[in-house]
Amino acid sequence: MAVETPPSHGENLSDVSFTSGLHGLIGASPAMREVYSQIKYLAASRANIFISGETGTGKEACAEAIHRASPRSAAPFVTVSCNAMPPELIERRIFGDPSESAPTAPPCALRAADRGTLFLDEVSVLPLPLQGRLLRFLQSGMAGRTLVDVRLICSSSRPMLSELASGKFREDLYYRLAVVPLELPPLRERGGDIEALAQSFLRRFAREQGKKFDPLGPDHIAALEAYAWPGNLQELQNVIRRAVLLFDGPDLPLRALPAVPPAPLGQTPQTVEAPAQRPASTETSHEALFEALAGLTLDQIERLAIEGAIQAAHGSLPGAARILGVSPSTLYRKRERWNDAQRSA
Ligand SMILES: Nc1ncnc2c1ncn2[C@@H]1O[C@H](COP(=O)(O)OP(=O)(O)OP(=O)(O)O)[C@@H](O)[C@H]1O
Repeated sequence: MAVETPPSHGENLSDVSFTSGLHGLIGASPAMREVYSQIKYLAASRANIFISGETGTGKEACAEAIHRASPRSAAPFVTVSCNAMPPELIERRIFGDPSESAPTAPPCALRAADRGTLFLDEVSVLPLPLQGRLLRFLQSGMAGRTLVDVRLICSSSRPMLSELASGKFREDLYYRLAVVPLELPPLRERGGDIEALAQSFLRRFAREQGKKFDPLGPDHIAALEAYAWPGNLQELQNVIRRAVLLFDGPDLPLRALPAVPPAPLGQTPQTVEAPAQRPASTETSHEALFEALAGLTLDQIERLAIEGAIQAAHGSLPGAARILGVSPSTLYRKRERWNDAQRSA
């Protein structure tokens, strides 16, 4: 199957505002300008798109930006996270329930996304029988007895070549889904974007919490840029959200940001892996923590705990669910609720 190659960023990007970002995406590094250029090109085409990139690099945000820039933008953008539910629930979510008239049946995502876009997040985890069903949908366009017009955007944070080589993912399906492959760069390769992103997250979370923070200074930025960000933008966002919840302005203490361990001889700090957890300090003792959490609602504390677990599980919802002793679908439902609240805010 032929693979379309989007033009590289030499094309005219004059209508893209890098200060406000493209459809909510922030960043003006060369790597992101290349991505914006591809998004603009892909938005106009009907081809299925496959977005790859490390966990938390913004694959869902990028899929939504493509939808919003496309002629389909007036129709729904529907997301199904394939790693957040057991396979039988995913199947019902994507293809619908045979007893769909039941009031509790989940809506069929393919029909909900008719004329719009269906984003299948972490599609590589779909079991082989479901991959077969997806392939049949691509061949027929039929969701049950209804003919639908859906553009598919899929994503994976796993390297697809090894998934194909090991037979876990069907090659014939992959090449139909990845008519256009798009690779998102990790945060550590986005140069000065870390500063723009961190300042924007700080403004947003401070506003949400009704707190006032001064913009981050050169020391904050140096600390953020020295860190490896294995969880990418998701981790950066979590770090800033937690800092805003735990501290009062106007200055953000440097200890609110991830610490970079001293580099061993011959190694630069940027190549050092992020520590899983910062060592406890007196400020994070039980009393200080209780004091810091005292102003928060139970919902906010729960969200902090869940996001901390997702981060500790390197972005995996099932991993976070194991840490917290709940089912992945519980976390999935909560995340959907936050996303809905964020969209309607
Ligand atoms: N360029 C960007 N500018 C501003 N915010 C961004 C950008 N990219 C992503 N984000 C935000 O970062 C967070 C993580 O992004 P997103 O969920 O799209 O990543 P992902 O790669 O789909 O994650 P996962 O691998 O966990 O599925 C989201 O809150 C998203 O809104």
